[in-house]
Amino acid sequence: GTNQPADVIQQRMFGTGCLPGPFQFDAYPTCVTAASEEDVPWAPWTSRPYCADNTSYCAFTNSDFQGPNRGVSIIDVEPSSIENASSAVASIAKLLSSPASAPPPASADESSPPYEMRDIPGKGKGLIAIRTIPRGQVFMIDYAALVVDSQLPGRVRRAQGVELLKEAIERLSGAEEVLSLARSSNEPESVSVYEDVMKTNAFTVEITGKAYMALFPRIARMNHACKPNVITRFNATTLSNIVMAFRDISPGEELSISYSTFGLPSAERQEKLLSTWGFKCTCDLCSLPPDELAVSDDRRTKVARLSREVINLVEKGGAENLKKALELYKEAVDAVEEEGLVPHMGNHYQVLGQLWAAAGDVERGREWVKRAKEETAAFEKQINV
Ligand SMILES: C[S@@+](CC[C@H](N)C(=O)[O-])C[C@H]1O[C@@H](n2cnc3c(N)ncnc32)[C@H](O)[C@@H]1O
Repeated sequence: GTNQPADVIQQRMFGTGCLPGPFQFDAYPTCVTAASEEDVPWAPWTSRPYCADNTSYCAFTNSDFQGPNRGVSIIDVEPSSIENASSAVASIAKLLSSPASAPPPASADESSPPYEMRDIPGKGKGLIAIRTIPRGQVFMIDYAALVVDSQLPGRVRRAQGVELLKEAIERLSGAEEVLSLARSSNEPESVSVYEDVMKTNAFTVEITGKAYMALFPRIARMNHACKPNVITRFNATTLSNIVMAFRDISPGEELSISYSTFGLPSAERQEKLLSTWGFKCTCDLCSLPPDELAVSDDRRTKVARLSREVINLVEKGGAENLKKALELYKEAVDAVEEEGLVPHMGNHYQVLGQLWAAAGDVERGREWVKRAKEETAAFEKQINV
């Protein structure tokens, strides 16, 4: 913007997140009242990057990304040059410098979302559908507010990591919403609110071939289910996740995503969720009576075993092995369908088609590939890209 009163710009750029920076004698104050882009020597960041002493890590913030009460911060090693294409910092800087060049990932009518946030017994808050959401419909698009190098915890002292997180979060115009995601109860005092926000809400994403922990404030309100009714799809170029219904969702149902490896039997997934996320899962599937849970576990174990066998057989090759692989794969696909493990069967039908073609029955292969295309198209017809 040009010629706006400094206080208006100050408010827009820094919201409530402008805190005194670290004690330093050199040039730039942490809070600036720049009148234009040219006056910001660290553009596209809206404040001077905060760098932790004796580490190569800095927090880079653009407090305007995606409008007021949002913004994005990246904690990463400083790129040697902004041209360094393999750096997420450079890639995000590019996105911020020319946002118009990145097309919107999809559209979702967000004026009246089909869900609202409510208290969920035993799980804190969660999102509940207030209208029917048809399978495949994109009903939310969420942008990363925090992106943190997954290696950070192992590479800096804890106090420095917390300081980087604190600066990264406090400088966002949406700092308040991000901080509200911290667990309110029974956390040992030794865990800071900044660490807790990351630990209980961030997901792993890949940007320019490197692993990051990313926080999506709206998605973060969805609880985990081992048989979720919602899936997300990340776009590293726009830092966005499109969120869509895995199956038809009725009003009153809680929206759920999977935080963990898909398809694991109950004991394994419970252990994994406890060790990585720190909670005991009380989703619908985990709360089934033991005999029903055993049926689900058997199916999941069977799918895993059959998949391994199919891969082995296909690797060995030969007409006999391929035929056997086809039989086992069909069995696996039936179990996948019964267990409701995928949003649509397109990918599985595609594999079946390829297996038939490889086994010499090209006609049958074509039929499966055609069915695969129909399944995929039917699921994705709701996405308006
Ligand atoms: C990403 S947050 C989800 C939103 C959170 N309930 C809130 O109030 O903001 C993850 C936290 O929600 C709770 N949670 C999520 N899924 C759960 C589940 N299936 N069973 C029990 N607790 C769950 C856990 O406390 C977990 O640390």
